[in-house]
Amino acid sequence: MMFTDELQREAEPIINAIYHDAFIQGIIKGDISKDAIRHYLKADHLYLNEFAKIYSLLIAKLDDQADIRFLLEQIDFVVNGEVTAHYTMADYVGEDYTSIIAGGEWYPASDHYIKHIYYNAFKYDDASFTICAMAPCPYVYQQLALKIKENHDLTGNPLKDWVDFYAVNMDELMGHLNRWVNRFAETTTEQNKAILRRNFLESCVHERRFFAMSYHQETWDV
Ligand SMILES: Cc1ncc(CN)c(N)n1
Repeated sequence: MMFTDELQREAEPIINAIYHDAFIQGIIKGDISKDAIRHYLKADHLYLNEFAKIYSLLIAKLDDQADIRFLLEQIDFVVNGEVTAHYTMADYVGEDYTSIIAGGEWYPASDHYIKHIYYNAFKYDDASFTICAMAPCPYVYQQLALKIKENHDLTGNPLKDWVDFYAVNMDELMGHLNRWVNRFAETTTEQNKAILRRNFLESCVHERRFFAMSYHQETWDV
């Protein structure tokens, strides 16, 4: 079993919990509150901006041209591609996307998640530590989308396109991230593998908290 297969198996209970939480159940029913979606979009727009910037930090750690090209493509996807999924949600809210995201902040759970990834980018020379903290971003959404589609016919659901986006767009990215992490895991120490594992699983928990934060529209009490 490859190292990333182990990580993904260990993440299963967390992903199942996210699936049953109120945010995803609201997506499935197509009746999630518009306030929850607004809050999610405000937070996620900023989260994705930071995600793209962190990819750019990793480029400086790389020598392999294929890896550099891959990160450049990912920056483009995060900045220009994923907004399509956001537009589906803005249509659901019935308001202009730019107006919805105005005034967003790094709300508590998203703040914690973003800083978790930055910490790894600045602490470790090898990009794999950060990649392990970033991989749940595509992985958790892909798994949720596939599970939703397996269990539900979303015909007529106003958020169907959001689910479809993550069901079809993540395969190549996950393949690349898995190969990257497995290559590093094969030659590194058990101690480093424990950090990689922890980074991956913590980010899965961050994903859960991000949805809960959006559902409850959490902000800073300051
Ligand atoms: C917080 C978060 N995690 C994951 C994704 C999916 N790339 C996202 N848009 N936002």
